[in-house]
Amino acid sequence: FTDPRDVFAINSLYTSLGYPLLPGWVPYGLDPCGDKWHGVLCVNSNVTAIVLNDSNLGGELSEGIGSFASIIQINLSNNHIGGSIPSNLPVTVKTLSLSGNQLTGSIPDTISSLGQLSDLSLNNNHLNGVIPDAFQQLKSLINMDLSGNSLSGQLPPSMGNLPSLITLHLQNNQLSGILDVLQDLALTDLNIENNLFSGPIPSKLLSIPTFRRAGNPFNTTIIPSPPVISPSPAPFAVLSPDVAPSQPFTVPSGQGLQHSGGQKSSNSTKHVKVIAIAGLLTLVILGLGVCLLMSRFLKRRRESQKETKRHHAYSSSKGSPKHDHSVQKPYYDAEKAGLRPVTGNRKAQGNISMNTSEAVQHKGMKSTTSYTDDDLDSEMESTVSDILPPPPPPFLSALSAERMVVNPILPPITSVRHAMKNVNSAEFFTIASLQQYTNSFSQDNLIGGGMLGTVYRAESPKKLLAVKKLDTAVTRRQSDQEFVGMVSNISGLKHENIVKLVGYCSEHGQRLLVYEYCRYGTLHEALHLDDEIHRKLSWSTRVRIAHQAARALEYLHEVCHPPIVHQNFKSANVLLDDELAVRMSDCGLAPLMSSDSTTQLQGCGYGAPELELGSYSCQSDVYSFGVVMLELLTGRKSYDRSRPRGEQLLVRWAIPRLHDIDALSRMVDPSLNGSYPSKSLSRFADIISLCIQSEPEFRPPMSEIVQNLLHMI
Ligand SMILES: Nc1ncnc2c1ncn2[C@@H]1O[C@H](COP(=O)(O)OP(=O)(O)OP(=O)(O)O)[C@@H](O)[C@H]1O
Repeated sequence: FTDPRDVFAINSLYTSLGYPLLPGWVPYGLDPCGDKWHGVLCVNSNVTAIVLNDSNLGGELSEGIGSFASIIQINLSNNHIGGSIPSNLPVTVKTLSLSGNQLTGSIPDTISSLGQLSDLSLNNNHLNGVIPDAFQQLKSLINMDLSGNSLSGQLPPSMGNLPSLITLHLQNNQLSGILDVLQDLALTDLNIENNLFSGPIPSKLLSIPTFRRAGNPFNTTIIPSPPVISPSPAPFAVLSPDVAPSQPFTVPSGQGLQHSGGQKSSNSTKHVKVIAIAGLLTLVILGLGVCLLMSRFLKRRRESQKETKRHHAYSSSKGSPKHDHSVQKPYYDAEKAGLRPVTGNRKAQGNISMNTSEAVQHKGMKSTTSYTDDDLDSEMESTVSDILPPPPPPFLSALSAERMVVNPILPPITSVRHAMKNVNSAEFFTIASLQQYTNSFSQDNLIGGGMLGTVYRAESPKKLLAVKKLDTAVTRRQSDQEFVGMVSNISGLKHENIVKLVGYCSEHGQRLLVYEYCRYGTLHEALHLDDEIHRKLSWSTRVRIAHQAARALEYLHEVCHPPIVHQNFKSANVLLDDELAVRMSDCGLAPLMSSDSTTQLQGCGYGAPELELGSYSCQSDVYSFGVVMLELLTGRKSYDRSRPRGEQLLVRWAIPRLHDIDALSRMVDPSLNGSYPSKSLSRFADIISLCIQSEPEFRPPMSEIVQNLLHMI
């Protein structure tokens, strides 16, 4: 039989992970070793390893895992495990791999008790706070990876006391301070990229065979007196990842010291000459380029004017109805209150719009091949009419003007330099300014985190903001150009029930989205966590919230073109402003979602059944919307592990009750104390039933739901 301590530990782990389906595993099993539980390795009656990486595990880790008697390896990496790292860890463990999960909170200082530990991987989670000063006893630690989290503060002194440490990965955090503590370690691989470390870099570190350090605001003042040519000191002089550290103005410390002063000044004079000649040449080339492009531009404009005149002549000769040129605006401007789709025309419009955007895209492509950077700049800033094709032929005006919209596709952007600009209405923020507004992304300003990143409260001189710092694992999914394109699209979303994207930042490998701040947080918090706001949620307020959220989705699905599928609609993405009005968040972020995101949506009880087949459409958002309405009606969470088994998944529990008037009145949120009109309640329940049907094609479009809710109001 398995050692009882291991039996206890593994059962508590199984419970906290939410009883995942794993071959051989059973709740309260008494002999995991004898019964050969999948991923469990034993020696005699003791569990020595749990290897369940990439096993689609959710839930959390339990404190009980500290009870394993002689476990050596725990590998639970690349799952969806949330919660925090237990403070009670098994002291015998040598390999602890929890990377690629959703772990939050800080690294417990009890890791100090893991005297046998040789490999620690906590990378790519949502860990925050300072790294604890707990490495004093970890004499066996060889590899440590804490990268891709939101760790902040300075490196603790005991980190300098790791005699066996060879690999240290700390990249993509918000760590600050100097690196002195690392200088006496025997490292062969050190990565500290994209943090907030300041210099100077200890010269010993420069001899580490693999030392990656770009994206830190190192201080280069260690280089003594020589007239090194440097760019004018920015308030936040960060080494750009695109600038090779060996370039003259970024050479940190030691390297520059090896030359004599005389050599240096002659080198500098040479540099000045080379730079001056290069500058002159660049100016000449730019001048020629501008002339060439001006002539091309004027020619194009003449052609376009001819085209327009031709069209006007044609329209008036036909006596066609007034052609509303406003339909040529970027498509987001087409939002008008209560805009309804012309469903019958949907297909035809789709084709027409596609042709139009193809034309735009074509033009954009042309511009990359024949334009200089500066021309691209001016094109980005030029009026949309310059990007748009000539007015459509008259037969198009028979279609709904509201739907005749064009995606404001920007000309392709060829370099990161272009990203350093305002995009659409989104302001460009430097990382230094955001650092200032968030008090260096301090714990106090941390509001929350999700699968895409971490959100901080930011106090700008103008107003309060919410800054979403995207995880590196997430940003890796997009090029700079795609990111700016996404920002442009999000900033074009103009709807009173969609949270406004104020700006963005893309610097030094970090990408951040800056939104207006919503004081009342999310509907999830209001319904399930914050009693004070919960009390404010009367029945009429709930119906109004549902209506406003429905309008936001209607806008994405039926006003925007091509339709935008939210892909992550849930009460945690329904923000509430000062008036408890809805400001839906995470709109337009679907390009950042991975298949893990979909799995997570399912795990939380919002995912429609078709997600299993990898299909996600507007109708899947409708399903999720139905689940949020259920939360509003019942005050219950979409998935609640603390409830009895049959009640955990809200949809499953609610479906049979929605059509029975008695059952329905029993499932209403008790905090409403019966204060609701029963007719309104059954209408609300009817809408829910339509939304959560398992066949996506039977679910109503959002516009229909908006109308139904409007009638109730
Ligand atoms: N504009 C905002 N104003 C105020 N609080 C915000 C704002 N945006 C997000 N938050 C807070 O930050 C938390 C995290 O938001 P985020 O969108 O990153 O995660 P999520 O939507 O809860 O989860 P996921 O992204 O995994 O779906 C939210 O729960 C909310 O409390």
